[in-house]
Amino acid sequence: MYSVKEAFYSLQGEGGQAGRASVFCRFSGCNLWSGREADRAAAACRFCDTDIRGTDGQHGGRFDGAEALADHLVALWPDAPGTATPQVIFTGGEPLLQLDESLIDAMHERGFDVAVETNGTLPAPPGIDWLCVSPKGETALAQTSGDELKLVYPQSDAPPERFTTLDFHHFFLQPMDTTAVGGGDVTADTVAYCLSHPQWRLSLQTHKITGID
Ligand SMILES: C[S@@+](CC[C@H](N)C(=O)[O-])C[C@H]1O[C@@H](n2cnc3c(N)ncnc32)[C@H](O)[C@@H]1O
Ligand SMILES: Nc1nc2[nH]cc(C(=O)O)c2c(=O)[nH]1
Ligand code: SF4
Ligand SMILES: [Mg+2]
Repeated sequence: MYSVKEAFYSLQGEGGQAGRASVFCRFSGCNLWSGREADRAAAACRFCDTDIRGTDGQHGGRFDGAEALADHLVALWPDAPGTATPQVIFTGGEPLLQLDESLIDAMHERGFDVAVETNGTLPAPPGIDWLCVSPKGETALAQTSGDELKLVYPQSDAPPERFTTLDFHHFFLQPMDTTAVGGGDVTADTVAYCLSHPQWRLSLQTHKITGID
């Protein structure tokens, strides 16, 4: 049984695949925060910008098996001309609490590339086409390789220097959206860090800038 908060069709807003049309599958629940505001200050991850509880979002629900969920997600891809390879982005919540090989296989059988957004605390199953790891505070990484490491910046307990030698193809710094935690705009600080540490590239949350989701 898979629990899905919401599923929707949009453009990948962040990281090295920004701009690519994708079906998003947002799994419910996370191992670093309950999703309750009352628990935020004591959580291992305290700046989450997402509602991760329940299954009541658009196209959310509980799905009995990989085939049923895969069919549900494929139906969100438009019947459109062209040769683009469809992509599903499994996110959450923490997708690696639920994503398994049978769901990855079911999406591949339907012609989709499989991308994942994870906090890196759980090992990833094989077969993922684009793995994005986004470390959180002091949490230990179980997943130390992948396509991109996308660090939300700044985190006093997760400085970029800790991650520079890990086995990733791309290193992104993404300014923290401080709306939920009551802070200012940290974009200029993030730009300054990238300018002085060129290993890191800037990732903006373009879906928020454009207002697409
Ligand atoms: C909501 S998380 C879900 C996936 C997974 N649990 C994770 O943390 O990577 C999706 C992406 O949003 C990023 N994110 C979450 N809160 C953010 C914030 N306040 N500002 C910027 N990025 C944020 C995460 O770091 C992650 O890359
Ligand atoms: N458009 C869009 N792009 C995204 N990339 C990662 C997201 C996420 O919440 O995991 C996200 C999201 O929520 N919306
Ligand atoms: S690990 Fe991801 S889903 Fe969990 S609370 Fe942090 S940002 Fe949100
Ligand atoms: Mg998001």
